[in-house]
Amino acid sequence: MGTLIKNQLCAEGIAKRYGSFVALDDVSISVRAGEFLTLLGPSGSGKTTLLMILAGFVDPSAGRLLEDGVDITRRPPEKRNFGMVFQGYALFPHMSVFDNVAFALRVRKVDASARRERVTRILDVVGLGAHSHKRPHQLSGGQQQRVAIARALVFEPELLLLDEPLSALDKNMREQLQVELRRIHRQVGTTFMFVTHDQEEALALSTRIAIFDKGELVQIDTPEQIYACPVNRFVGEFLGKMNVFALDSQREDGEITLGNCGAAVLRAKSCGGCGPKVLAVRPEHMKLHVRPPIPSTDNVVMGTIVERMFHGSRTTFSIRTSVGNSTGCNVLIDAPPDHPARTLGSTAPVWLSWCPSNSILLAA
Ligand SMILES: Nc1ncnc2c1ncn2[C@@H]1O[C@H](COP(=O)(O)OP(=O)(O)OP(=O)(O)O)[C@@H](O)[C@H]1O
Repeated sequence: MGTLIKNQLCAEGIAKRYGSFVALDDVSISVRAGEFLTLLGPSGSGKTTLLMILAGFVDPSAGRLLEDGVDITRRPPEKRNFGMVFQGYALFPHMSVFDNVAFALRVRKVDASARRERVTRILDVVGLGAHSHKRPHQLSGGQQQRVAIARALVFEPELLLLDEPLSALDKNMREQLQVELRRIHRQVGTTFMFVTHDQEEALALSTRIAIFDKGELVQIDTPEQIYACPVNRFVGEFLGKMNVFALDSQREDGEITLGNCGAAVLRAKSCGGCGPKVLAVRPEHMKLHVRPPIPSTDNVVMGTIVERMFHGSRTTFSIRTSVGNSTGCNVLIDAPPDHPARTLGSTAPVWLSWCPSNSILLAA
């Protein structure tokens, strides 16, 4: 028997219009109990608007919100029992870490001994047990954000809404806090709904990712599934690097002909969508050869090296292929720094090969 998935919160046909501008267009999304769901999309795609509607700070122009089947669309924010963490920490500067976290409980009239016990426990969860007496200005940015997370979790919300909570931190601190967030999520078991425009962060943290573009929900699935099978070129390119070839023609069986220079015949799996397609391959699935590869069932195209960039643990080659469209295509591929192609001149031929099952046909 399959696992029964419990939907904790359902947004049905949510729209938000500001005058004639459509910030959200008919978005339906279900949040599953206990998951780490990330809303990912470019700036202005509607992620924060949806989070604010779920929190109750913004009214939708259309649609409704159901929590465990109960309509909460018009319920005020303070009655929703959702925690919120923003990019700015908004801590009280004159209060200690302990009092900042205890504040939410004092407002809810939790008695002093229960308050002490709950604040101590949640400060331990976020790793700040030894800092409870400090003021916010005595903490690093990452520690202040952990206070904000503790404050949002201490009243045991059913759902934690996090809007770009790591974006003000430097790269190292950000990566540390990503690991912390995953651990905290696992430890407390609360449902997390997280907004970011950082693709790697979304892939690393989430149990599911919802991709937004221009106010529409384009795809929602596990990180692995979206990465391997994006529904269109926008999603594929937004979620990681992708080499894309224009298509000349396509046969029913997934065999396609590329380009007008020697016309390589390639095979691909289709990821659905109608209309014009492109052939897309993730760079890590491509192999770079300095001699024609031994004939196999792999796809093979020829090209020349345009540029090479040394990154220490790898070298990125930019390769112009003779297939794609009339001017050819530029392909980026990473190889070990000692790859034999490192010594080749710019006109020397190279070959790229990849397994057909790793090329996908995407709606352009
Ligand atoms: N109060 C408002 N009045 C008019 N337009 C608004 C208002 N709030 C948001 N918008 C517009 O709605 C669109 C979606 O905004 P939103 O903040 O949800 O995007 P986002 O995906 O969270 O972007 P970012 O990553 O930059 O925060 C934007 O074009 C924004 O300018």
